[in-house]
Amino acid sequence: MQTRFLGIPELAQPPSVAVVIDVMRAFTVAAWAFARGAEEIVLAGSLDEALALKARHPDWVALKDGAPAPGFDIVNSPALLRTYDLGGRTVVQKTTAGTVGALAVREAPLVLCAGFVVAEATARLLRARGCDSVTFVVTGEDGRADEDLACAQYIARRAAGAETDPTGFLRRAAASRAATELAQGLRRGAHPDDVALCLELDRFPFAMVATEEDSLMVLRPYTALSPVDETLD
Ligand SMILES: O=C(O)[C@H](CS(=O)(=O)O)OP(=O)(O)O
Ligand SMILES: [Mg+2]
Repeated sequence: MQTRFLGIPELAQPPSVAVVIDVMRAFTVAAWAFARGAEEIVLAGSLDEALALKARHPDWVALKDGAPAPGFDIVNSPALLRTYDLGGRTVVQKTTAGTVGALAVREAPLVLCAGFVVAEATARLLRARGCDSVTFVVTGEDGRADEDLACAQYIARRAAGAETDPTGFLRRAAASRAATELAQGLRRGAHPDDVALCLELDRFPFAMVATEEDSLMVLRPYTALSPVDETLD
């Protein structure tokens, strides 16, 4: 399997397979949203777009990173989401890095969004699809965020079928700038448990697949038995 690890500014042509990584915190939050019952997550291109979608669909749940803001229901914190009932709801999510990275590869035929919490399910899907070329989008810090790069490198090894000790990869993520700033309380819309939740390897059994639907980028959980199977074949 050929792998590339690119920051968002380095993306040129749409890759055939893109795995967009945001460990802290967008795609850890997305996975928790599905675990709390969300049906789908619409990835918004801007705060204004998120608010416009929410205005058109008042039953949707609007989520942004950073501080809470008028019009938004929740923030980008896995720990704060843990107790939120999202049963059957559509979430519209806008963050600084993760959602931007997914939208940057929206033309790719296969787009997965991932963090450590869905690492093995993501690798399993890449193996099942027999992907020979995969582009990992390292969303944080223009490709230099070590929590995202470590997660991408770990998933790449597992996707290639290599037995891999996750310890060193998780240690790098725990020492990253994002983890440090979250732990020091320097980031808004955060909870003290966020870092630990972002480092829970394989917490969830599903991968997350983003597809374009009616000009929106929509993220859904994927397991081997998901209905989305048919659209991926
Ligand atoms: O929410 C996050 O962790 C970050 C931005 S910040 O922490 O609010 O500055 O956004 P993400 O797109 O999830 O990396
Ligand atoms: Mg991030």
